[in-house]
Amino acid sequence: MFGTRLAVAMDEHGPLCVGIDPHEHLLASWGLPATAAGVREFALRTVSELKGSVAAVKPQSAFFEQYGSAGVAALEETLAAARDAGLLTVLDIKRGDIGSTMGAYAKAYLDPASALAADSITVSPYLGFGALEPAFELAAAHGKGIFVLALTSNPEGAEVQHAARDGDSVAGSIVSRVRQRNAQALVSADGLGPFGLVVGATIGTAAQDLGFDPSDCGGPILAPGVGAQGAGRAELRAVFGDRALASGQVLATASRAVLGAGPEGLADSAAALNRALTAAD
Ligand SMILES: O=C(O)c1cc(=O)[nH]c(=O)n1[C@@H]1O[C@H](COP(=O)(O)O)[C@@H](O)[C@H]1O
Repeated sequence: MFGTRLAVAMDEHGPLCVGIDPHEHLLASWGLPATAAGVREFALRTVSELKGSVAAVKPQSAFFEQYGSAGVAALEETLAAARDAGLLTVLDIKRGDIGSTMGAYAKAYLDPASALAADSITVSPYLGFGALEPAFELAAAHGKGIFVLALTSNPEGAEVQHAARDGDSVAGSIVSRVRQRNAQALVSADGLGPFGLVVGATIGTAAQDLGFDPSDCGGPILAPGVGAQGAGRAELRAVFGDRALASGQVLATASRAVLGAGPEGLADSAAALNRALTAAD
């Protein structure tokens, strides 16, 4: 099951996930063209440099999709290379659609028969949490994981995610629904469930202010915003508290801050960030 595999990988390698976001300026600094071939080289090199040093990588689909079918083929190769390298994958696609269409997205990204299948994906619950059901079902059937956007790292997210009805915020209700989904997956009480949240490392006390604790979801928490968006260990502590950080529930993810070190510096940069995120205070 995904939660268990992720817990083992984080225990071995630390809490850092490296995002594979081949921005044009990064391609240029790596001496690569802004083409599908450049993105392919960038992503495959990232995977080979990070093999054995991080728990997971998070390819961001849009950076591949923008180059059309050749870019999508590069994403397929990247996912296969990560699998061969023993790196867990979080495919960042942020999909969410009406249930019948969601079933097709789920097949694309969670069915092992698909070349785009990853170990886990990011999904958006803003067409209604229940619309995501086909993705939960397929993930459960194949031992995959799902990260549901709850409190995103960008400031604009608050207008939707902080909205409240009958005293419960949108984000808070997502935490409850993910907890229920983990309970249905028959997760043992002390294990990490396969279904998690995305909660930005940049959100400060937003969760407390809204009256919930993201760590109650019973699964992993993907925390973007580390590095380029300004968050480090202090910000992670402010959002999640020492208990959640120590429990290995938080998978902190950084893209530009690590990728900017260039291909030769990538592994050292990831190791330094992993150390910084776990350093005693
Ligand atoms: O789901 C995500 O990964 C995500 C959610 C969120 O709330 N904020 C966020 O930045 N992300 C993604 O995390 C990555 C952050 O990249 P850096 O800011 O370069 O570390 C990008 O791929 C974003 O799309």
